[in-house]
Amino acid sequence: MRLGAHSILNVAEARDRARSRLPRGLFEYIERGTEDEVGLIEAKRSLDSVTFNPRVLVDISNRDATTSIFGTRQPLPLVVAPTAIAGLIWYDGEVELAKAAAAAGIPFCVSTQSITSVERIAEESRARLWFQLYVWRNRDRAIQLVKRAERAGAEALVLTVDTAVAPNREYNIRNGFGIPIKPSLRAGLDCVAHPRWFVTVFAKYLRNGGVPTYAHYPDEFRTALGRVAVADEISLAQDVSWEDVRTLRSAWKGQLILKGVLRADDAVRAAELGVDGIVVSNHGARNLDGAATPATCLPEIVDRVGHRLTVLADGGVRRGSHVAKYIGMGAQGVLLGRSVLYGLAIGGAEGAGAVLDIFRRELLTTMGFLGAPSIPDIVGTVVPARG
Ligand SMILES: Cc1cc2nc3c(=O)[nH]c(=O)nc-3n(C[C@H](O)[C@H](O)[C@H](O)COP(=O)(O)O)c2cc1C
Ligand SMILES: CCCCCCC(=O)C(=O)O
Repeated sequence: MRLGAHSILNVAEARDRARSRLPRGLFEYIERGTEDEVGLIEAKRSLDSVTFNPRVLVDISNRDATTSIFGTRQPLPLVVAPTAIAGLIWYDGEVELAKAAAAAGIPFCVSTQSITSVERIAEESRARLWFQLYVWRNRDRAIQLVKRAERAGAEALVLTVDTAVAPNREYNIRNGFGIPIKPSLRAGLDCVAHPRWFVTVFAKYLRNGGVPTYAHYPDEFRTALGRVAVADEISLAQDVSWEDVRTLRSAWKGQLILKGVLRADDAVRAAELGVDGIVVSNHGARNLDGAATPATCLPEIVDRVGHRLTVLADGGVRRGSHVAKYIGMGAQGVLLGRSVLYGLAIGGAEGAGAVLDIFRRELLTTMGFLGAPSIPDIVGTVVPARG
């Protein structure tokens, strides 16, 4: 696919173009890990150490990456992961991501920290939506948010369980970008130094009523300038527990998914409480530096709960072959975080769509080499990491 003057061959090229286009602080917010960033190195190493053991002499002339996730057929085993403040990467970024997901026939997961509301994304994209929840200290308000997502038509509620405390992202302190968003001189200069982004994203928001902030926070916490004033009630709760999972299970009729599970015993407990699925994830190595990687934890988890739960995975996926590795280790679907954000940064829905198309092509190529004409055939062709 052509975007501007250059074609994008792979996700790495999309990343390089995103880096030159975005303010440095915003790019680092997307790209980096925490503390010593051991987790980022480990994410790559562990996925690279998973290998393939292909079948030969299989007719692969009709390869099909269609799969079912929670009983719904979709053309690819992919989901666009929840990512905070994607609307700062491209004008109306969350709507653009949802449109790209809709065009590819895969779900888009809206983040609690989105700057566009789940209602508007639903209205403007017609995508299949999932909603990611960070539980606020005030549980009544958290449930009100869940009800909003339900009314907007979200199919699945994704409770993120791996962010009990604020991650130590030191680079965000230095570069002035972070969560919650706080204006600073350094961030301002960084923005102005990237005129293409400044004109097409920031100035466009200013012309159209101001830079939006978190869309899901209740109106009474907004200042006169529309910013969200950080208040205790809507801070992320540090006491989220299995009791919250029980409450959400009764409040939410759709699919309930826990995102950020790395232990088989937690996965078993989730299944016992009636949860429908889990995402085996270490949050893209953005939270606990040194956390185990999804590629090393997935096989045991699938072994223990694969017959009771839909097991999804994410982290470090930059190639179609990475998707095949997670699928081969038993995941039923794979979430894409940074990869689609690179596409978004360089071309909105078209750029994110180009990245999804790269995944489709690379996955079909990998399936061809594996002797796997369909998604279930991938299982059994992958040799898991040794730890
Ligand atoms: C910029 C950015 C923002 C994110 N925001 C959220 C979020 O709001 N909620 C959440 O559960 N995960 C969030 N994540 C984590 C992703 O959902 C996903 O787990 C992770 O990005 C997967 O790793 P990958 O980026 O290597 O694909 C975010 C990730 C990125 C890169
Ligand atoms: C207090 C931590 C908030 C993080 C919210 C966004 C997110 O999940 C991310 O990875 O960034």
